[in-house]
Amino acid sequence: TRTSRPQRILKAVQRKATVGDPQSVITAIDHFCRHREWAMNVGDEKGSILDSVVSEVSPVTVLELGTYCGYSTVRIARLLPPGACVITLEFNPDYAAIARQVIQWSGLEDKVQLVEGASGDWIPWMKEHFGVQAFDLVFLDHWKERYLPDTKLLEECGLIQKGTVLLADNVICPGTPDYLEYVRNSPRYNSHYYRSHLEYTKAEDGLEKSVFLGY
Ligand SMILES: Cc1ncnc2c1ncn2[C@@H]1O[C@H](/C=C/CNC(=O)c2cc(-c3ccc(F)cc3)cc(O)c2O)C[C@H]1O
Ligand SMILES: [Mg+2]
Repeated sequence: TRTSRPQRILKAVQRKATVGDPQSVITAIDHFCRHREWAMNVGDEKGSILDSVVSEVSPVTVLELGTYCGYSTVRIARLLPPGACVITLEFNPDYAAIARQVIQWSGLEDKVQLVEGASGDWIPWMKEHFGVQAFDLVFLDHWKERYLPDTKLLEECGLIQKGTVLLADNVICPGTPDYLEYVRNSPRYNSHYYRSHLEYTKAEDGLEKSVFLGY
């Protein structure tokens, strides 16, 4: 049977990228998705904004919701200092299998904990299972209707504390209206919209950065 798009993305990485060189993995995926087949990676333009937020926060523990092929996992992990790590949740086993190989090709497996499962099932276990106190940075890029319930769940589980930064992809396209309304109107968040474009296209999209101000 035909290969899947994630499998074709992995092939492009194995053909064009250098093992142990995260930037070459990012470049290979962006080239493939711009010139061969579009895919829902955060992409190069929004990826640069993600990079600047990661550098500014210099997080020790990062949570990523929605690994897909691991493109943004690699973007985040390549900027983390020794001892810092990103826990990334992916409930599709085929995507998780591809992402593991992409992360391995980039040589960043020591900075990444890929967990196969649904965010709603795993968030309550983060403290106990991974010894996480609170997340310094959360990158939301999974199902758009899960952004708000998972944010509330993270709050309830004490995994969001004063200073935690939430960075949400696709707040315009496909859009996350209930999440946006929540973080922009809540007195407990300071929100900023980074205007950009939907990956590999001219359509508008952007990232919303929301800093938790504490209770
Ligand atoms: C609840 C939960 N737990 C764990 N993993 C979860 C999960 N919900 C989804 N996931 C996993 O994240 C990934 C899903 C991401 C959803 N992202 C999207 O649907 C998405 C869609 C578009 C888009 C824009 C315009 C168009 F015309 C078409 C598509 C662009 C993007 O950047 C996206 O992230 C893969 C999935 O298995
Ligand atoms: Mg996205």
